[in-house]
Amino acid sequence: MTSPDFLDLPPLIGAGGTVRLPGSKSISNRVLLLAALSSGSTQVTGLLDSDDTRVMLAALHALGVKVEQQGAATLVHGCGGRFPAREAKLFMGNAGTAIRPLTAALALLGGSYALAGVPRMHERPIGDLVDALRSIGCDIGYGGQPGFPPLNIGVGTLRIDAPIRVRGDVSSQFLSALLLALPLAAAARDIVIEVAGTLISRPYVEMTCKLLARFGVHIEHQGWQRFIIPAGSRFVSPGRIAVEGDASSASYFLAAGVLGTLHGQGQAVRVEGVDANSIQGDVQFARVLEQLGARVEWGEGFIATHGLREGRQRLAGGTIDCVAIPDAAMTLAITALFAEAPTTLTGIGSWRVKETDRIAAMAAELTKLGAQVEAGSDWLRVHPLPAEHWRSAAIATYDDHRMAMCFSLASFGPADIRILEPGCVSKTFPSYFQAFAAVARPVPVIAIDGPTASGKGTVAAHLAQALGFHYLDSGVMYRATALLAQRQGIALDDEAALAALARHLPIRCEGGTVWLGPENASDAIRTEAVGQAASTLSALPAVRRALLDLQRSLRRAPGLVADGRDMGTVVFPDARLKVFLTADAQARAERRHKQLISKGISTTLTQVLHELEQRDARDTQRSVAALKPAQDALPLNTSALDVDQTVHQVLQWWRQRS
Ligand SMILES: O=C(O)C1=C[C@@H](OP(=O)(O)O)[C@@H](O)[C@H](O)C1
Ligand SMILES: C=C(OP(=O)(O)O)C(=O)O
Repeated sequence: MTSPDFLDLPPLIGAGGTVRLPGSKSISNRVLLLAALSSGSTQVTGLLDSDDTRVMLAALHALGVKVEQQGAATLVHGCGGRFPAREAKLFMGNAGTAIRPLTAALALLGGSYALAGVPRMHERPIGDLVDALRSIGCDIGYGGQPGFPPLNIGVGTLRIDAPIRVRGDVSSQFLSALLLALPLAAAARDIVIEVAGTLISRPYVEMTCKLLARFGVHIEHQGWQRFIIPAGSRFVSPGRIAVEGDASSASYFLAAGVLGTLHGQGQAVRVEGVDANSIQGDVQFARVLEQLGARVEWGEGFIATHGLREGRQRLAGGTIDCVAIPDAAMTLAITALFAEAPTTLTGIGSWRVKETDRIAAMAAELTKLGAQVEAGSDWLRVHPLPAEHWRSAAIATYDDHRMAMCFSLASFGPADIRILEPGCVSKTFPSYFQAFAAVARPVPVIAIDGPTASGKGTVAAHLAQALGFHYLDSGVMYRATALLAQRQGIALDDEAALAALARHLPIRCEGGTVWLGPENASDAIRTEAVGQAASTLSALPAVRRALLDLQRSLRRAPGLVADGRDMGTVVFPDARLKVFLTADAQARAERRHKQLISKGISTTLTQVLHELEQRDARDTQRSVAALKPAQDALPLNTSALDVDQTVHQVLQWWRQRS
């Protein structure tokens, strides 16, 4: 399946609803490996299906482990501590939770194994784990840069007569890998592991110990520096095991339940599949939100956020030690944009060696949005971003699922957010953007389309005023382009030059006034000649594309009423209400005639009717964005209605939808 190059997110005004979380990546890959190494079969429910678990499953398959799908459950037939295949080439993608424990297990068992991954995997350190394994006689060679994958594993001669030392300050996965694999060598003796340096990401090691216990291996540890795998340890299947929902994936939705209320419109967002009893450290993210002022509900099997506590307008800022929540911490870098004071994340040195250099990536992309960011080797400070400083941006994701997921939350700000290469979420949450869309409440749009002189402009302006919404008269943009083209002598068939002009249109609409740079161009754009030219150039695809971003950029809280010809079909296909206004040609000609006369422009009704019919024909027959109602538009014939009656009808429809 190919994924799109980018995804444009509509600006959001709120969020609300329930998300059933996909399974935890960290638990899924640990359970798969433990079940494979156990004696007996294990029925796993709630397993995550994503790139990282597929990599683990494919590796186990290559190693001769039988895995079957039984309805929603996965049945892993354990091979009793020995993989049937003694040689294999394994592709590890960019899954730290696959390559690290498999390296340890395969090196201890011995064989002829090659482990490689995507290019970024070959930049992620593994030297501390390899050193620890070599110190007990494992045979591991580097296929490229020393200290990094790819790796070649042979048959070593194990000597485990002293504590095994491993560094804990680069990645906790090295220690977890040893804990997950060394029971294979603990039949006859206790094995002691000592951690050198401070252990980061400690909850992941606790998770490792808890899951080992489910598979019959009870690790003893004094503090978090010394671990003992008791002699006689061996993996025994628990028979059945359920994988919790992913607590890191939960962080985006819990944040949405807070940010969604900033416009006064959001509701609770509830994530199902984790709760206070979770074995994942990232549930602490919800505690951090609580500390920062969020209202968090902890239930059985779910956590929900309900905006901010009484009396709070924004999240608090401050310094947050993130050493225990390295993954969910990324979400805090985005919520920080909406906080009342700067937020400093500390203890995030490990970000440098994850899917990308996350400190550099986060700083670069936040800066694109207009944010002020400071960064150090293991910390990041994000300053609140005032509404007027937000800039629309195309966010690069660096093949990092969490960059894509975190930055989706920026769509609660007043800018247009484009997520580049959104498919990278498949590492841990392939359906992320569908799940996000299901709880996101986009800034509402009412699209009013219709032929010339159908009254749509007047009706749309009245509606915007009645609802306190912004108003987009898209026709004005084509007219402004036509006026500038006329003045600059650009021919009406010079599509490229006209599109370039449209792309950088210096237009600003304030109330009924249209500014072109410093000039009040409200009258100049309303002449018949400009109208005719606008109609001609609006048939040019490149011009329409150039104006699309400009039109979409006007979608801002609390809402937008947009009038034009393709508002409901092309510009805002997700508009909450679409109305297609029509009126008989005769009625429209009479209205237009009256308008022109009142402006002192002399013309005849016959002349106006003739021009109007010509314009209708051009608009309905052109090949690009031809005038036609959106499939879900409500038609409204206004021949016999005045403005008030028309507005009344549309407001009635709107209330039914809100
Ligand atoms: O053990 C695990 O499952 C993980 C440990 C953490 O890595 P580090 O220990 O490298 O911080 C975390 O970032 C990663 O997503 C999963
Ligand atoms: C760091 C991560 O992944 P990995 O398991 O590959 O280390 C992550 O998912 O944020």
